[in-house]
Amino acid sequence: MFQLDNVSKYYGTTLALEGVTLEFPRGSISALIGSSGSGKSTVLRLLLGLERADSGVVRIDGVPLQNLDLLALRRGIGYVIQDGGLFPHLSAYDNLALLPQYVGWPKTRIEERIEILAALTHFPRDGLQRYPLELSGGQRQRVALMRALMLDPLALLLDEPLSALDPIVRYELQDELAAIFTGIDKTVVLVTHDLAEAAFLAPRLILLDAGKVQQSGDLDALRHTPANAWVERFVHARRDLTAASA
Ligand SMILES: Nc1ncnc2c1ncn2[C@@H]1O[C@H](COP(=O)(O)OP(=O)(O)OP(=O)(O)O)[C@@H](O)[C@H]1O
Repeated sequence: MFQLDNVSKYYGTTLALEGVTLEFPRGSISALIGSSGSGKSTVLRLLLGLERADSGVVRIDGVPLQNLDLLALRRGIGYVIQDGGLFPHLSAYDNLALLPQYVGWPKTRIEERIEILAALTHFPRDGLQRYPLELSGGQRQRVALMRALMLDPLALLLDEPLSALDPIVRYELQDELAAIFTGIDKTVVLVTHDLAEAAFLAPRLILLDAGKVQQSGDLDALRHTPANAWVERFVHARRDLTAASA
């Protein structure tokens, strides 16, 4: 569904992506992982047409992005960012209803869709009238996920959706995301720093460093046949509790 063909992207003089070629087939679930500043968010922003490639081509279903109606494209892609990106002056319900109202859905259809998504994300009904600041971080991310799914998009792009949450809520939401991903048949691209989270949620892992794809494959491939010394370091750069208490 999404294709980056030899894509490079600069911000001013900063090279964010260098000659990146990637494919995300329809219905696939992939995780982009890598160090801070490695270009992960830039990949998502290019797929949404929020940034333009300086060279190379981004294609959606084979069509170069510059030939597409970007507003229509974005309506077909759900996008969740780290802090949820909810409008603070609107209740959870109104955040969810905004886009469907804009595209002309009647009230009953909006209410039915919110009902389905609240059940899917285990969001409490009495939270719908609250403002984002009156919700917990986990509840806010549930609303952000619901909002991304409102128009039943073909794809879901998630940029560090769980990184601001405490470990217990994060663990719970990882389980819920896994259940949601298997039930919705959408192309999913998840950005995370966390290798365990990536491997739990996505069968295909893509490791980026310094704007380049270092390796892609499943966890076994990264662990047992790392493409280079950086991949090996990334995979092993975690401390277990035994070492911490020694
Ligand atoms: N709007 C911008 N203006 C200038 N430089 C930018 C901009 N956005 C990103 N960059 C730079 O481009 C590079 C890639 O950034 P990007 O946000 O894609 O990385 P990332 O892997 O998602 O990082 P993180 O994990 O920290 O979110 C970094 O060096 C970053 O500082």
